[in-house]
Amino acid sequence: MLKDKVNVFYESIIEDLLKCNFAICDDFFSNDEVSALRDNLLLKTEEENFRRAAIGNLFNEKVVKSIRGDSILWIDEDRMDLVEEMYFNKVNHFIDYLNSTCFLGIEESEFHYAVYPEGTFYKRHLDVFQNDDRRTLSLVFYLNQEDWQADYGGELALYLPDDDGGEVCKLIQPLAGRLVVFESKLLEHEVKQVKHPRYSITGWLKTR
Ligand SMILES: O=C(O)CCC(=O)C(=O)O
Ligand SMILES: [Fe+2]
Repeated sequence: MLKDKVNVFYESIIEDLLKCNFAICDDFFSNDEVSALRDNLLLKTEEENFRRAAIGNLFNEKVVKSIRGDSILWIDEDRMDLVEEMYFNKVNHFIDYLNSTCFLGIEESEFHYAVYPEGTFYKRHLDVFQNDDRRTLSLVFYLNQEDWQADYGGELALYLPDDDGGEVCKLIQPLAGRLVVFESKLLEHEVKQVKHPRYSITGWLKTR
């Protein structure tokens, strides 16, 4: 990618990240792309094996329902379908831009579909593991229906420092097509209890 070619769209995400450690972008994918991704997720919930999400990583994982209640399916970049290819084309383009403009040194990424059934949540946490701190940016793309209602709950709560050394909680609704990016090592966050099934693709950009 040419270094001098400024992408205004990406620049506004980067500017927010630098200023607030998080960014919200509502038009990373078109409506058609969002519904194709949602249909894909729904198909896979029937055909493939979503697993109860665990905490920790491969070496120390355990399923603890009182901490998180979502089910996930990792996306395998070597076995992608056409919709996932579209997804990765866009996301990898963004990663290349981040690397060439912000020198983040992102060398790996990992993404999974997530379904939060009614009544589930994910308690406050940080997206890094005790034995692995390579996760640099967390990305969440919401694949809910366009008529998602505020009383469905399921907000992403980001805990941010305020000017007086305290903290504020920013609640973000999981609206169809919304992308939230945040600093994995800095921002504690939680998923509030959902009152309606909640769909997303969550992923992490990692250094080596
Ligand atoms: O779905 C969300 O809004 C956030 C999910 C999350 O925090 C995680 O999977 O680590
Ligand atoms: Fe998280």
